[in-house]
Amino acid sequence: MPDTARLRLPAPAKLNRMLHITGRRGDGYHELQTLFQFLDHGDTLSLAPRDDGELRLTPTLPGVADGDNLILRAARALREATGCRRGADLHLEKRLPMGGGLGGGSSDAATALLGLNRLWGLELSLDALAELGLTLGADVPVFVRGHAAWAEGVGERLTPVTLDSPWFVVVHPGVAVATPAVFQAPQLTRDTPPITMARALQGGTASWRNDCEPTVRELHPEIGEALDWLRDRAPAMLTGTGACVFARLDREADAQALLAEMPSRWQAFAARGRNRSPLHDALDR
Ligand SMILES: C[C@](O)(CO)[C@H](O)COP(=O)(O)OP(=O)(O)OC[C@H]1O[C@@H](n2ccc(N)nc2=O)[C@H](O)[C@@H]1O
Ligand SMILES: Nc1ncnc2c1ncn2[C@@H]1O[C@H](COP(=O)(O)OP(=O)(O)OP(=O)(O)O)[C@@H](O)[C@H]1O
Repeated sequence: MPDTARLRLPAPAKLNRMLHITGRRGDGYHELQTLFQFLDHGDTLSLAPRDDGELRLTPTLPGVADGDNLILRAARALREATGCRRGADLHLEKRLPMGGGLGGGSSDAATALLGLNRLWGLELSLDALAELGLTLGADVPVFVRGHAAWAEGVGERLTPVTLDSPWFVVVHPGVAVATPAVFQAPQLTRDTPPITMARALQGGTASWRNDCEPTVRELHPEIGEALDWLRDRAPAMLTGTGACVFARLDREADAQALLAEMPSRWQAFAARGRNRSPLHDALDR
């Protein structure tokens, strides 16, 4: 196969720069208001066409049956929606911790949708791909659209925004958070009054918080410890339902200094905030 047919695309992480829970729907899902921003750090997905119609993904992820892998689910959803019968070899370089609140699985799915759309010459619009993505997970549409966004509903009603793009130090405190356990916790507050996007943006970083934090601290004291450690040094928050927490820094050197000081029991990395997804930058090149 010609090498030009091969694609190697980023699947970046996201941060929830703030997250409010404003209600609970009849189906148990929660109504959120959140600001999504991308990082220039994430997984990488390589894609190449196959002539035999097979979909193959390497490697297998620990704890995820291949049939459940969001990359293969995205590929199948795309074939069903379009009637396309083509196959692909997919290879994932996984860097993002699973269940970390960084949206890794959702981002992988979005990269698979946009990458295969290109590889197979399907020419589906971003609107169509975002709609398909929403059937795979609430966080998939923002990765498909590729712009930092104010999100409402369960995260699917998106308005593009431009946020400050500082450096972040992202810390994984080494515990796994089950998102459903956080959303099912009786003590979780679900009654933050809805605000306008303008008010959220005017308030700025000093006013931003994550409504999941008190519950996540109770369920996982290690995450509270990491937050307290970071907050002694820089403004810090929880992303999604955790486990990752992040500190905001103005300069790369400050981020590197913070990393150097970090207790070795935590995994951490430094990355820059991005208002345009690195996936979309790569597809434009
Ligand atoms: C909290 C966020 O991280 C914000 O970006 C995401 O909305 C979570 O997205 P996710 O990890 O992809 O979660 P999903 O796989 O969609 O949902 C896992 C479970 O969390 C609960 N859930 C999730 C999202 C939401 N808005 N309300 C919920 O109640 C549901 O019980 C759901 O079964
Ligand atoms: N390609 C994939 N990469 C990661 N997780 C996957 C993938 N496919 C399926 N999953 C499943 O999805 C779960 C959530 O993974 P993900 O990395 O998206 O979590 P997350 O960072 O907490 O996301 P969010 O911020 O949306 O809560 C994993 O625990 C895993 O069981």
